[in-house]
Amino acid sequence: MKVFKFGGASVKDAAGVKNLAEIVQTQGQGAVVVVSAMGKTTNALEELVRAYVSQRSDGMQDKLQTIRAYHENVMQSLTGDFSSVYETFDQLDAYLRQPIAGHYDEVYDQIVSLGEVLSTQIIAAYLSKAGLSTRWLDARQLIATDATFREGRVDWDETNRRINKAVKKAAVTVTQGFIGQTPDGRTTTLGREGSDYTAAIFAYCLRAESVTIWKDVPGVLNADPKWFNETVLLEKLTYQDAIELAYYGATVIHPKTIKPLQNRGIKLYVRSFLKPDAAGTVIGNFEQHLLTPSFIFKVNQLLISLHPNDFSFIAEDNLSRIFGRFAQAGVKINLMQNTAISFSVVVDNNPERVPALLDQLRQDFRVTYNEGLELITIRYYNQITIDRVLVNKKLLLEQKSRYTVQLVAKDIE
Ligand SMILES: Nc1ncnc2c1ncn2[C@@H]1O[C@H](COP(=O)(O)OP(=O)(O)O)[C@@H](O)[C@H]1O
Ligand SMILES: N[C@@H](CC(=O)OP(=O)(O)O)C(=O)O
Repeated sequence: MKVFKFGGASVKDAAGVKNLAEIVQTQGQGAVVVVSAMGKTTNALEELVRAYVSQRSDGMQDKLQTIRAYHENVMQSLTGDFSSVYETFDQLDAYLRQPIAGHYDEVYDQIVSLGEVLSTQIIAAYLSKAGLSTRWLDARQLIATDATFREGRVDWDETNRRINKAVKKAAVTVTQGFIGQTPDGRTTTLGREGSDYTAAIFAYCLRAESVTIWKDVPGVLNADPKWFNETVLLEKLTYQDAIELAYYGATVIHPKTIKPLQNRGIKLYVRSFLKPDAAGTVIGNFEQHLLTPSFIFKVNQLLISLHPNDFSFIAEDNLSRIFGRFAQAGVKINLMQNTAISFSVVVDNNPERVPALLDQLRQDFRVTYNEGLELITIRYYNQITIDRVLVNKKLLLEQKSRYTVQLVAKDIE
């Protein structure tokens, strides 16, 4: 069995859905097809959540209407029985008329998860109409998670049991990425960009022969082509290199995707939905190590420096307090470094989470910070590559290990 994953970019319009159908028909018979929300629907639903929670009914109706019109526009150019899509819109409409129930993150998951439900309902209807024997499965009934809303943690035993019971032989099984459910039936999401992870979960449970992630790029490149002009396709990658690149922020693969696949030796292919016959990248248990330098850029970074109010060392007690605060605030650390009495961390400057974290940290530490920074990671670096990325930039912090260097830098004005 194969698992295919199609992200939002691949199904952003009717032409994308038709292209998906062609790929599935020619290369994915019998596959489990995991699909994300169409285009930028998840962002649009996030805005809808904000309008709902602040009870801005006018903004809410506009946003709902935009999302609805976008999906209707896609359906207009396709054929199929789309009645389930209209039912989902009715459910969303009814939910938004109810008073707010639960904390922000829980409300977020109930609303944002519907992007994947809508896209898969459209795609399954289209595939059926196109003559493929298609089964639509509700991933909320299959991916069992705890109640950590927006970052659900998977209960592997339960998920394994459910997936193996539910997935039956069919020409194609269509299901949603990114979403799951708590034991008491509330929807969760697995973290932004989490559909790749869903594909890996299905593959692990079904002991699939491979996972293919269909992208708008030829495969894994040695840098994001949005930032770099001359990129190189990495044809073969070890699981270790892939997990390192993803961990440091190469957004082409979600970092959680690799572990389940590595654990079962399942190959991961990253291929272009624009050129479905090209080989792309294969990730597996290879001997060879990638030696091509790879570059990962993260912008809008915040360098936070913490100095204990009582001049105590940065040792185990202070560190556990600091890590506890970060975990509680849901802020991930991209880089850290310490001296005797100061601790520096670099994080994404997320306005929803960082201000509250800084307030918490100020209870025990003098806090200073530097905004508007870039975090540049180079795997398999050398001095030439470092000099290249630092042209017209001021270096604030540098951390080197054997294969990887991380540079925190600011544009010189
Ligand atoms: N190392 C890399 N190789 C290829 N693409 C990369 C890399 N790093 C970042 N990207 C970006 O990842 C994008 C694809 O991911 P994304 O837009 O999230 O797709 P999807 O919606 O299909 O999940 C590419 O368009 C590219 O800009
Ligand atoms: N739709 C979700 C999950 C996801 O993985 O999307 P994509 O595959 O388009 O990155 C998101 O945007 O976060």
